[in-house]
Amino acid sequence: MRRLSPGAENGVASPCVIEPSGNNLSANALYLAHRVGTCFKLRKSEQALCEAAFFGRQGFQESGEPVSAHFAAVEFVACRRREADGAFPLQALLIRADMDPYTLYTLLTLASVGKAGVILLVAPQYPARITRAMHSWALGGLMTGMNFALFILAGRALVPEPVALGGAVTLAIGGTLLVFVAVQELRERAYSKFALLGVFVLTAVSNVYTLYAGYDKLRISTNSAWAAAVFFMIASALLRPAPPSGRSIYRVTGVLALAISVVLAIRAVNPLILGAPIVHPMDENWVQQLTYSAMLVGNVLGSLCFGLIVAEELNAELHQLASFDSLTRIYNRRVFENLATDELLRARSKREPVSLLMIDIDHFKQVNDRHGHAAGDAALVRVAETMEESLRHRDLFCRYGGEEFGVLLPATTQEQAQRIADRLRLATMHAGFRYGEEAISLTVSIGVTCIDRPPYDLSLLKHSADRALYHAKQNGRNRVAVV
Ligand SMILES: Nc1nc2c(ncn2[C@@H]2O[C@H](COP(=O)(O)OP(=O)(O)OP(=O)(O)O)[C@@H](O)[C@H]2O)c(=O)[nH]1
Repeated sequence: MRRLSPGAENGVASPCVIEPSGNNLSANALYLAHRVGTCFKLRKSEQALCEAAFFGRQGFQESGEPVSAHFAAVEFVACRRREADGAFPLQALLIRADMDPYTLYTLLTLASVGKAGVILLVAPQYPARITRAMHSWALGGLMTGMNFALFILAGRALVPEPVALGGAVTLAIGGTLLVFVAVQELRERAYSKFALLGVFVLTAVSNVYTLYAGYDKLRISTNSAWAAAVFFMIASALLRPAPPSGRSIYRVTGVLALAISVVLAIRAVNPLILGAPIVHPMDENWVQQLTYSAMLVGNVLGSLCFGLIVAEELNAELHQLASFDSLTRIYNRRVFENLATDELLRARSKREPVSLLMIDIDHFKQVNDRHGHAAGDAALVRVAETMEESLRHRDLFCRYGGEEFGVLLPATTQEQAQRIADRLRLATMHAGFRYGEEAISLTVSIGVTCIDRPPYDLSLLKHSADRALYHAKQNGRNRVAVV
């Protein structure tokens, strides 16, 4: 008879004794899982129990009462639970899930590779800017996954431990840098590839040096400091400058990145200030556990947040497409008419005057014919820019279609509108457009109308402005006419 103390390793009283007899299906399954070399790495006590059950042995309580292997297995689970109660959250999670760190790493590797695969698969169907960001994100996920895979290989003695330690951290930092790139690409901001490559190379070099010299504390501190800095960069990119209103997902993700950065900073100063020993990734102390908990939670929440950011960006892109003219980037006619109708309602309640300008570029067909269609497009963009610079923030400006623009001027009398129209005309005439080497002379004709009493009706206003524009054209162009 062999005495087995399943909880003894953990200071828990021995619940049962095992000896040959009986059999049990769940214990068999566990044992077979263990034998086929899966990632389920059983503790010695569990292994003995499973072996006992598999080879048909029977358990006895300390009182001498026989128990089935199933009962013994239940006792083991109870022992693990008692062990979990006193453990740090992540460790407790692993114990309750009957997982060892290698199992966790295997699952994280599979999750990272799977996540990258899914992102790469769907990325091409998104707009180019979002696709680029998704590629960077997926590549970052893959690198992070490879980092966990190195730990598994080291655990199975397939890769020398120093190589795994240094390589894993370098890959993790590289993956995190790519997350930063993804955020910058989404927000259409520039970043220096060389600076990021420099951080990556420095991480690799500092790891080789500290591993070679055996400076374990320094290695852990510098690696944690690098990682904290990169997460801080991600947080800043997400939070600053203030994200566009309604995009709270940027704020949530930024705060998450900031929290991870703080945890990593604690780990960086730990060997100097707190003194909790960390030499090996599997060390079980609170700083290490806090770091892994943050990385695990950050990985899951970060993926969710990135998905929501992509959805948000797609929404913004669709809104942009539906609301703005693709060439000049000012409002299209549909949105202009909706906003103008709202503005007229507001003006009616306040009894304020509202003016409308209809603007048409003179002899634009000749611009196309002489300089080509691309030059015509460039001229349209420049005219829109010139006028936008001369207008107030609350004025509504749109491309009505072709080479025709509309401007709604809230709280503006006819005289004021006429002066504004003349300013726009002169600004266009003196703007001095060039297309390549060629100078293009452009003028505009403008029809002005104003309404200061009911009915505040957009189609009436538009009709009057069109008539005024017709007069301006008839009277020789490059002029302002009022109706
Ligand atoms: N390049 C370019 N040309 C455009 C665009 N939209 C409309 N046009 C051109 O604008 C020209 C407008 O010509 P017309 O309506 O005859 O007017 P115009 O030549 O400006 O003459 P007036 O308005 O009478 O002074 C046409 O040749 C259109 O092809 C555009 O998006 N890009």
